Amino acid sequence: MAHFPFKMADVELLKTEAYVQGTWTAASSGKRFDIEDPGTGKVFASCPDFSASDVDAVVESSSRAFEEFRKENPRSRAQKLLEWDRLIRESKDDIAQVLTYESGKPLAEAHGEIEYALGFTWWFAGEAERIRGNLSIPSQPNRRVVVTKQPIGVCVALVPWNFPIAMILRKVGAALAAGCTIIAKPSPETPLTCLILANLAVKAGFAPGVFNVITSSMDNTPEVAERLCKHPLVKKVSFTGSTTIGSLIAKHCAEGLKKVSLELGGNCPFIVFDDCNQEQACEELLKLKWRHAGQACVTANRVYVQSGIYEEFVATLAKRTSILKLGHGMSSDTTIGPLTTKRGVSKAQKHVEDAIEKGGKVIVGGKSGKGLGDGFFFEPTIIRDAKQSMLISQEETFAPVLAVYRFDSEAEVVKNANDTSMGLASYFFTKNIDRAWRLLENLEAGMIGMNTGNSSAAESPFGGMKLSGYGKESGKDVAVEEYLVSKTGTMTLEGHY
Ligand SMILES: O=CCCC(=O)O
Repeated sequence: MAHFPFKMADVELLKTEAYVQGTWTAASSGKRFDIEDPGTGKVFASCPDFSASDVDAVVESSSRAFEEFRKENPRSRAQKLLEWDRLIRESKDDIAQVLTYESGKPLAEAHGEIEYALGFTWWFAGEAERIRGNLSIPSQPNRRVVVTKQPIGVCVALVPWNFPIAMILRKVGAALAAGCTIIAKPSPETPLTCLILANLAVKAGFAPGVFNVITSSMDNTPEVAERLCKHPLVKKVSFTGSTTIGSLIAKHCAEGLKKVSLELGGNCPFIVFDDCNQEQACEELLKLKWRHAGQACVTANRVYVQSGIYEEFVATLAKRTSILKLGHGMSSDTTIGPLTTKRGVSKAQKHVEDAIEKGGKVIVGGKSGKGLGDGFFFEPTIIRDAKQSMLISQEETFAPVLAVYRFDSEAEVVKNANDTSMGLASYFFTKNIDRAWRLLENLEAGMIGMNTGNSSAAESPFGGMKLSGYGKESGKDVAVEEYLVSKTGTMTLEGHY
């Protein structure tokens, strides 16, 4: 048995093989890849390195399982989802530790992610029994038209490393509620929690092949993803990650006309008007921005503050940020953890240097976390006097770097907020109700936070517009719909009608 740097109450929970057709499985090559602790940079586990040649057998397993699972009644699917929910909750202390080691996020945040993620199992258990078709009388009066909904078939979830539990449960929960089988391919950085979820899914009663998990290294991931997307038996792919990779996934899927949903990059604006509740705006911004060290697609990348309160707001922000404690996620006094990847540190550095060159002033942080060992640390950083011409305005930073811009009018800030190819989330804080309605309509984003920095919830549709992708996850009807096909039946009636 592997020796991990943490103690688990249930030592059988964490497996380090892929999970296929009810069996813990190695790659056919026998090769494995390493998993690093971002808080130390040290390898603490490894997983099988699947390649494209391993994919067909996995898809075939999911396809066989689908032939049975599609016939299972919705109440039974709901009961299994609820049991899965219960088992995950029961093991949450163990799961949170593994999540902290693979992602770097502080233990309290790991618990927060599990709580958020369990919203999805709970929600989709309810949705399973509420899938509805409809019946109508068409223009020809001797006919009746019925629309019935059926599970689409074998699905694939390509999942990122920033919220490896929540993103799995958001996709897999919806697929299982719909009656689909699903193959999850977690990110090479964070496969372990996904394997724990598979272990618990079996205990919850899902049959072999209903939920398969394959793991692969950074090198093999592109070919594995391509093979999954192009496999004729795969009918739907759900991807969360960067816009660059998302557009590649869409291309792979286009060939076979696969249904796809894409949750891509953010570069989200956060707008603070003079008339807002400043305490509320500041509090919400701090929670949103420093969540997982700025590595959320919905995080605030660009903060626009109106001139009248700019100095005061920036000073409060700086004061409250400078007390954050950067450290390993398992240390009890850590309030902000490392980045999950080394390349994240380089990108943060590049954005800070570019901002300084273009006239921005670093008022908190600005450097990688020296003195903290070999972990992937970057100080929580605030740059004031930011400008639209900076790199940070054009690209998602995905790091604990916050750029603050000054603005005067509503028209000016709407123009600048929308001046991005992305359209995932936008946030604004104001007490003016007319302005709130205008902003809701004029901001180009799939999710608008109005006097809140958090609109992510199992019961609300999640998804963007523009280059932030398409398709909705979570929320009533829309999320499960992504995993269904509609069939229209038309019947001619004879006799009196
Ligand atoms: O980073 C993407 C997901 C974040 C969320 O679900 O709030």
